[in-house]
Amino acid sequence: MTPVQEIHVAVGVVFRDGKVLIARRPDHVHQGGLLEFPGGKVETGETVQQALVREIREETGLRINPDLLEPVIGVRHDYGDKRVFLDVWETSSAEGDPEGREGQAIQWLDVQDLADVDFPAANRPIIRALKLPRRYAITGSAGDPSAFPEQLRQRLLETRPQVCLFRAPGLSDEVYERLAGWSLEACRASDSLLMLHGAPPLLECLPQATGLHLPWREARQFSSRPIPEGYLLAISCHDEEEIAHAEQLQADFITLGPVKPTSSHPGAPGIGWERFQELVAGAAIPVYALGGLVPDDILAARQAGAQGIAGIGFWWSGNGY
Ligand SMILES: Nc1nc2c([nH]c(=O)n2[C@@H]2O[C@H](COP(=O)(O)OP(=O)(O)OP(=O)(O)O)[C@@H](O)[C@H]2O)c(=O)[nH]1
Ligand SMILES: [Mg+2]
Repeated sequence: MTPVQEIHVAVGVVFRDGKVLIARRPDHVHQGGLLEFPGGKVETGETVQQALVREIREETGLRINPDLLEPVIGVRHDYGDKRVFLDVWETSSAEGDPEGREGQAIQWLDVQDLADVDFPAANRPIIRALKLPRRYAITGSAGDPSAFPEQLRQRLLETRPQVCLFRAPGLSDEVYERLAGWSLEACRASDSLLMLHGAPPLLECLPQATGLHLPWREARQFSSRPIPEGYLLAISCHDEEEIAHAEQLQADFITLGPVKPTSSHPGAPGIGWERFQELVAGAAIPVYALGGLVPDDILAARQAGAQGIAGIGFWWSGNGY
C-alpha cells in the first residue's frame, strides 16, 4: 500500500480583544461538527502565509497582512484516513467583521475556554501552545532552604512569571515538600502557576499545584500519562526518542536542551539552535528552549519553532526578565 500523502494545512489563530476566532466545521466534511481555527490546504506554488491570507478571506471575509503573522506551532498528525501537517500562525491585526462565508458558525472565544474535546485530535498541542506563556521560569537550587522562601517570593513579585517550576535538586523529599508548600503561597501572591519537579506522588502531597515536571529519569519509567488530565504535565527531553516518548505520555509541553552550555549542568555541551530547530520540527508538542539562555534569546527560540524559553538565569539571578 502506498503511504498516504501528508496535506500541508495553513491554520490561522486570529486574536481580537483577547479572544480568538473559532469556526464550526460543517457536518459533512472531514472531522465535521467539531470546532476549528479557520484555514485550509496550502495550494501548489503558495507560501503558507499566502494560503492563510486566502483561506481566511474565503472563509471569514477578514483581511490579513501576511507580514504580521507569527508562528505558533507545527503539528504532524495521522488521522488514519488522512495525514496532516498543521502549520499554525497567529495575528492580532485582522481587518473587517468576520462572517461564516461557507455557512459555518463562527464565534470569538477566550483561549482559556478552548477544550480539547470540541476540536479535532490534532489540535491538542495548538490549544496547549495558546494557553502557555513564552517564558517558563525555573527556580535556582535552594542552597539555603531557610532563605529560599523569601528569595522566591521576591523574585516572583519582581518578575511575575505566569508559570514557575520549583526545581531544587539535592533536597530530601521532606524538605522539598515543605518548600513546595511555601512556593505555592508565593506563587499565589504573584498570580503565578506552580509546577512541581519530581515523581507523580508529589502531586498527592500538594494537589493544589498546577502540574508536574518529570525529569527524564522519571518520565522514562512510564508508558502512559502518569497524572490526571486536569494537571499540566511537562517533561525534560534531550533528543528525538525522548520527545517521542513525551508525546506518548501525552505531555502538555516539554523543555529541550541544553541549547547552550549552562552552569547548572557543567560539562554538557549545547546542541545549538540548528539542531534544536531540527528536533522541534519533528515534535507535535510545545517545546521550550532550555540551557544558558538570556531574555534576548526569545527571538532565536521563536524562529526555531519554540514556544519560548525556559530557564533559571534569566529571572532568578536578577539579570532581567
Ligand atoms: N482549518 C483547519 N483544519 C484543521 C484543523 N484541525 C485539523 O485537524 N484540521 C484538518 O486539516 C485538514 C484541512 O483543512 P480544511 O478542511 O479546512 O481544508 P480546506 O479549507 O482547504 O477545505 P476544502 O477541502 O473544502 O478545500 C482537514 O482534514 C481538517 O480536518 C483546524 O483547526 N483548522
Ligand atoms: Mg478550511
